[in-house]
Amino acid sequence: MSILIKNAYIVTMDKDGAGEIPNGFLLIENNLISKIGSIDSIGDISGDNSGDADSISADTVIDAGGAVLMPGLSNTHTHLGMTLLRGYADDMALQSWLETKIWPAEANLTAEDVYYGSLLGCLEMIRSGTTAFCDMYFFMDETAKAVDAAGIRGCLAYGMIEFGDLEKGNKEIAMNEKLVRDWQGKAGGRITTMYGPHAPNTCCQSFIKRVKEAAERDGVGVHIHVLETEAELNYMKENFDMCSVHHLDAVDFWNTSKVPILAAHSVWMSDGDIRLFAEKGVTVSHNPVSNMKLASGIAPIQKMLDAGVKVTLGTDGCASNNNLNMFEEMKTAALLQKVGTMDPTALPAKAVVEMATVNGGRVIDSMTGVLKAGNKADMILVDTSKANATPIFDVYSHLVYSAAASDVKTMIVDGKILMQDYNVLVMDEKEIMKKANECALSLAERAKAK
Ligand SMILES: O=c1[nH]cnc2c1ncn2[C@@H]1O[C@H](CO)[C@@H](O)[C@H]1O
Ligand SMILES: [Zn+2]
Repeated sequence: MSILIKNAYIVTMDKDGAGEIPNGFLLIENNLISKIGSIDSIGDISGDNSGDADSISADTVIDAGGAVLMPGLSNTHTHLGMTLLRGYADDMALQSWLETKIWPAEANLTAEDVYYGSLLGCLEMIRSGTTAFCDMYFFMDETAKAVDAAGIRGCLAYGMIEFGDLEKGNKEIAMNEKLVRDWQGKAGGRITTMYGPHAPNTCCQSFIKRVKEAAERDGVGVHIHVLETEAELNYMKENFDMCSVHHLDAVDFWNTSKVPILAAHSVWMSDGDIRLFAEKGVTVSHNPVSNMKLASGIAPIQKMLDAGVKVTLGTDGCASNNNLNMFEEMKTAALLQKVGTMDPTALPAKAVVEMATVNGGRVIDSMTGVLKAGNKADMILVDTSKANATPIFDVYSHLVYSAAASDVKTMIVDGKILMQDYNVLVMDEKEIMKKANECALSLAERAKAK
């Protein structure tokens, strides 16, 4: 199976390689990129099967017609099953939002709810250019089945909350172990797994240490919320006389020599915390829209980048965003850093695109996030034949400040076309929206009845 994409403005995100290729072609063989380059340099690439030495032939030829071809976006922090809770509880602070609305609703979740919520999430991601995501939630078998069916890439963790209860902790860890056992490397490698201790104020230190040991034993990463709110920082200081980062450093949690650590939010970071993350090689998932909506604060992202921290981008769940739109997330990330530092040069457009592609890709699959020969074929075409794409002086500026998620017209993941010319090929959209809506309404009814 081979696919040739021609006449594309290729944004490779390859620092050591091609950069941008204005009149480019890209050849996919099976699930890998086998050739990428400039059409001008090779002459005819008609894409027919004539066998002409000058022509590259392929089973399928896509004429990009000048659209931007770029790596798919990686959303490194979300809770896909929560897509059903979009708009369920807004305009609240994190702790009361969780305690009075979200957790009571989640207590009524069924496997079917999470399956349709996850499929709906996959559909929204396909339509908005996200080829890969990191998740932390419950009923993860259902999310895994949805990812398998949708054809995208997912790094799945089971969200463990134990509140210092040893027995609950044992059960939670067993659930995550099962997820790793059952799904690591499945769906042709599109599904990977992590361990997901929820946060330093919902899981105790010794439990998180145990989780880290399990992750190292299994060779998978750890995904955790950290320093999302000032309330968490104050709670940790009052109870442990130090912040979450140092509390976990005391058990060597941030050591990434064996497995990667993905720290979502990381809003209330001191300069010392930032240095520690840089030294240890911790990956941060910055979630600006959720942080603004819950009024959690402004993560010091420019400082983190200056210190050498690996920063990626995520939407968080649909109950606190309220969508999975990574284009919106890119623009918000840039704007928030600027106003937060009162410096318009903070977090420039290209750095944001790097966060959403290269950096995010790396934490999910080291062979994604950059378009180059040998990498996995995960990519999108962004339509530039629109008013909001006229003119384009700088492609990164366009992608961050002007492009819309609805400009994504084609998506390929692992060498398979999931959407072509705005047609989603891998699922029945109307049916999924209908089923997800039914599940959401019924879930809200059950939550109300209790
Ligand atoms: O922004 C957030 N901060 C903390 N917890 C969250 C956030 N968004 C969702 N959850 C919660 O995390 C658990 C997933 O394992 C769920 O309970 C979900 O509601
Ligand atoms: Zn979250």
